[in-house]
Amino acid sequence: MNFTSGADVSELLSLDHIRNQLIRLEDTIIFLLIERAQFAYNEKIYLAGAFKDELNFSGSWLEWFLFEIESFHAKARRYTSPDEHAFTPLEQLPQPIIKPQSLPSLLHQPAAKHPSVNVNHRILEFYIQQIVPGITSATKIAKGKAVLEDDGNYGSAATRDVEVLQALSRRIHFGMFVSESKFLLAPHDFIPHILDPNPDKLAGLITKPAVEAKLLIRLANKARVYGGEMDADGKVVEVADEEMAARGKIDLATIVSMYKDWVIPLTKDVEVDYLLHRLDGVPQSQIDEWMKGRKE
Ligand SMILES: C=C(O[C@@H]1C=C(C(=O)O)C=C[C@H]1O)C(=O)O
Repeated sequence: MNFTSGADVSELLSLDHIRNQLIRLEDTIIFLLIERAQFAYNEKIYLAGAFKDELNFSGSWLEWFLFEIESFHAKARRYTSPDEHAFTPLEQLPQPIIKPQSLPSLLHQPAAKHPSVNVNHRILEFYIQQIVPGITSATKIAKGKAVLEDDGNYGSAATRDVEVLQALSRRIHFGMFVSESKFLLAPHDFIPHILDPNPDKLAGLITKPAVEAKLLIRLANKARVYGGEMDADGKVVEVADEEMAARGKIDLATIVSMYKDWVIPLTKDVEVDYLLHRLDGVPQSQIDEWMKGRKE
């Protein structure tokens, strides 16, 4: 999110503004997945120790890429921005070489910084186990048996993986801004279920089925267009959905199920975990003030 666009806090925290950011991130994520789908599964890059002779690093090739890329980005103060969350533990990353920007304080810091709100470890797990095999032709038949496809493009594949993971992380952790926006609209609705922690009640308050349903339809349509083909005259070449994966484009079903089964549920987990800590450090007088605003 551009925090220095000149928009004021109320505009930056409006639900419409935040939802527009999430819609724009759909485009980013689809295009980055299309780029990753150009390379084979290359399972070796996800296995810890598979490059132990080449790397002075105990994790996988991808985790090494994350560490090196995030170390460079940390020097450029990337992780001082409230919508950026590193996969590498912050204490392992270098300090910024330039001072942090003075950004508007949009989130309740005790909630935003609570360890339970960072779900990057879960994002990495579902991406490797579910998404990469789904968008690449994970197996092929050679000499009569299924083998995991490996094209040796370990650097290109990991570079694309890091880009997708960073976009997914931004999108899912945007749940904090969504929660802050919804909380400030009706704090009295949320406070009883924070003081007497009730994650299910909080999940019920933040869940908007109509928004989710529209998203999944829009997402399939975008993936069909973005992953489609055009002839030299710019005329759309009709490709059946099931044909797209075979043509090395993108598997529509994987993209939609990624959002339905992973991105949306994880975003809502972030929303609930943020809310559970939204009153951490808040004076009782403020809580009483908010409760006065309760609809009688
Ligand atoms: C992000 C929101 O909160 C929830 C999560 C959504 C998502 O991850 O796309 C959509 C609607 C809500 O269930 C929202 O209300 O816009």
